[in-house]
Amino acid sequence: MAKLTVRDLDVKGKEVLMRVDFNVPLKDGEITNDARIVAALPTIKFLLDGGARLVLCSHLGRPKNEPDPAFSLKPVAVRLSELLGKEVKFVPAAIGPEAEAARASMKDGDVVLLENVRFYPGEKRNDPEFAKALLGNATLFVNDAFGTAHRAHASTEGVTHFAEKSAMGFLIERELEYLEGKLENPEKPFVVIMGGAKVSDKIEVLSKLMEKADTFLIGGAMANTFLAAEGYDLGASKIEGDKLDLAREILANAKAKGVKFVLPADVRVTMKFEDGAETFCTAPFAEGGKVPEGGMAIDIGDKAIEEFSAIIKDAKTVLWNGPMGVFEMDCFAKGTKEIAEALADSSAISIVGGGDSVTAAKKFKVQDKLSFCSTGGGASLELLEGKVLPGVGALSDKCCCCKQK
Ligand SMILES: Nc1ncnc2c1ncn2[C@@H]1O[C@H](COP(=O)(O)OP(=O)(O)OP(=O)(O)O)[C@@H](O)[C@H]1O
Ligand SMILES: O=C(O)[C@H](O)COP(=O)(O)O
Ligand SMILES: [Mg+2]
Repeated sequence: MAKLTVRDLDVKGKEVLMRVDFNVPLKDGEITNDARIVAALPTIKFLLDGGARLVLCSHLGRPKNEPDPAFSLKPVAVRLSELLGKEVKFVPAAIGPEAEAARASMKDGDVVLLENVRFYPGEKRNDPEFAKALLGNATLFVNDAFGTAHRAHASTEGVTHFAEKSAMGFLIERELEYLEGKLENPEKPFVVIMGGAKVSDKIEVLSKLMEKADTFLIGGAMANTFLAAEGYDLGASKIEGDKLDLAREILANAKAKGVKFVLPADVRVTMKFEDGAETFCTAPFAEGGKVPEGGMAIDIGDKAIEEFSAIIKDAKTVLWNGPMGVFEMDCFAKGTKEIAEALADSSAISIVGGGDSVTAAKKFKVQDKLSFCSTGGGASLELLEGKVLPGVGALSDKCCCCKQK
């Protein structure tokens, strides 16, 4: 059933809790890509213009369920304030007396940003008490955090059980419209490129995606786990040791289904994880290549870049989530840059999803040549799987009796 959207709410004079995904990349306290903040602006402006008293909440990174200044949303409040051209009061707590006082003093058209919801153990546990406290006196809830809509957490799912009405914002609406439309029956060959660092989060999704995709190109830390599962020597690379059996299962599954599952033929190695470090490519693994002792696979190798690019050239649809290497440092960025460029040059429908992947697309100036940049990485993959995202499924159904207008 269709879900309520912000257009269906009468927000004038009401306190509205809005979940956004302000999980933006930070370097030395500076935001390196504000795309996720910019993407939330239409809904924020719409609610403020409608006279709401707007309380924004988000997570940032993966703190250990307790306050950690490295994951504070304070710099985000500053940036949001600049983008909106109006004061955004930052509240250094998400619940409790300080948050309550700040919320009680709001006037219509005011906006505050609460501190990182993941500073509280109740968030990821989806604890009803935490959800209730977070909702506070707000009766309306708006979710526009597409990037986190695949998580059933207190601020995405839990709060909907206590709000009178829960609606989606324009960002979620736009993402669903595009992604559901393009990914339900993707034009073939359909290539999924996966990389990045969240291996255990995303490895399970791979088997399910085999029903839809013809080819998988695997890079980043994700590839290390598969290469290790194949028995190759990966030195000191980032590997998820407890996922090796699962990786083998996925490889066998792909073979049985006739799905092309392409691991990097070679990898780029560094002996030191630092900016400006020297790197070299291994020989192809099939020819006895290996990562030397103490070395780290930090990017896909030159032969892998060549093979991946050729496959991208012939694709009709490509979904890319997860950088091919640690692209944040120029010395480890070649694979991600060249794959981004191959995608930009291809005539395929190209969808890039994920906070860091979109940051990479922007860094390598290919963003405008892609068909769609999604703010969600894991979320877009789960959508492709055909799942109802918990943050969307929990919103109020649209029906004549629950419409306010
Ligand atoms: N070989 C590697 N070793 C270690 N880290 C890697 C490697 N390759 C990529 N990474 C890191 O992966 C991170 C991004 O992974 P991530 O899975 O978060 O992608 P994403 O596009 O942000 O998706 P999501 O939105 O789901 O988080 C980057 O910060 C990058 O440095
Ligand atoms: O960057 C993301 O994919 C979202 O913000 C969700 O973050 P998470 O994977 O830490 O839940
Ligand atoms: Mg990320």
